[in-house]
Amino acid sequence: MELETNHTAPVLTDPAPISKSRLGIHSSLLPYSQKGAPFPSKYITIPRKKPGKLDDVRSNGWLDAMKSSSPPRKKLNKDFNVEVPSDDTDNAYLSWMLKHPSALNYFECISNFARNKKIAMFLDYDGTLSPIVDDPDRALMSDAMRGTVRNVAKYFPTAIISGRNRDKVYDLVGLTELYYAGSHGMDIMGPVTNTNNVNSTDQQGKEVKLFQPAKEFLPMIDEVFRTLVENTKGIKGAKVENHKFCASVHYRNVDEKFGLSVWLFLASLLATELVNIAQCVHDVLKDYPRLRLTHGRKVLEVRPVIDWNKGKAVEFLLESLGLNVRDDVLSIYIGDDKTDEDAFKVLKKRNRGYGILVSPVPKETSAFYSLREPAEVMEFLKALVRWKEQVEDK
Ligand SMILES: O=P(O)(O)OC[C@H]1O[C@H](O[C@H]2O[C@H](CO)[C@@H](O)[C@H](O)[C@H]2O)[C@H](O)[C@@H](O)[C@@H]1O
Repeated sequence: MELETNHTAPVLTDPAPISKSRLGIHSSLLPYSQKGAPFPSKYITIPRKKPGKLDDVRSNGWLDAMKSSSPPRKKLNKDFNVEVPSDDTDNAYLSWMLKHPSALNYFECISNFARNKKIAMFLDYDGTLSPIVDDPDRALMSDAMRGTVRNVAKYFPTAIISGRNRDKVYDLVGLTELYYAGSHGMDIMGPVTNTNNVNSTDQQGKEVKLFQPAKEFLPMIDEVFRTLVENTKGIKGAKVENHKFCASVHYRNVDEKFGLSVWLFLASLLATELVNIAQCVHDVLKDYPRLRLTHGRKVLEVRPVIDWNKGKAVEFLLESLGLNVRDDVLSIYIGDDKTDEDAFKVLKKRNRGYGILVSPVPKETSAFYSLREPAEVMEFLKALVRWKEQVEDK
């Protein structure tokens, strides 16, 4: 399955992972009790963190990470009013594709490998099934994409694993035949098996297994959400979302140029609104040592420190589906964001599947393959369905 390439490609790295030490957050937290947790403890480990003082946002790398957190817009060719990538960008992308080939170009390879195997499909939502847009509430999936995902689910167990609130992503996707994991995998509605018991029903009244490893953080996230809404009120373009087990602070529409905060005014500094938003999240996090920050595409995400992520959600779902112990399973995870890397790493480590990164620019990734944009994701999924139909016909 390994495809060896010796080329080194110019890579636009993602925002550097914000390590606890860079944030000034110490690596251990006050331990807290997992007493009465309704799930097997083997899934969860809780990192410890000592209480400590946070550094200023400008010196700890938050701003650099924020500025480079989403692929740059393509250059606009004014003569024709169309977006075109420059030659340099193209060359860099082509070299990067030697390391992370297009899943469309290598479709035959993938389908050959999948022959006589059971495929498990994992899909991220934003930037994978829907295009990235300025307003998160308008990130709609096209009907064509919905139809394609429905067809995929006819043949392969399929799960959506999103950073969003699970109910929200279910509303956006609207397909009952899938499994859904929201809040970066911290809210999973999965299948009932003989090893786990029904503890919930889905929107259609079907019996399901609900797994919420960060349940005890609910009131804390709610409180933080309300504080963030209040504190970012004065920042034009800022938007805060409550995803139940995490909260997101969007800055895609925040002016990166000039703005004066009182705090910075006092320090006699001219600041950008980005500084204000970073400072605001930073100040709130200071009071919650059991929460941590992660970066997404033009979004800061506040979430519990528990050792749980999209990768763990993949493992959990594979186990729930009874697919984790079988040698004839090929898992495919398609995603576009930093948070999807945890899932790519899991598949790479298990060596039983492919991560596919959706990106129009080179990025450091643990994914094996790449696709440029949601339109290519749809083509890939359609090809998979066509292939499966042909195989079944034979
Ligand atoms: O795990 P995902 O399903 O990819 O969710 C990650 C975040 O997606 C959304 O934000 C992103 O998409 C928005 C709409 O295109 C865009 O405006 C924003 O800049 C992106 O970060 C969602 O709103 C976030 O809360 C999710 O965490």
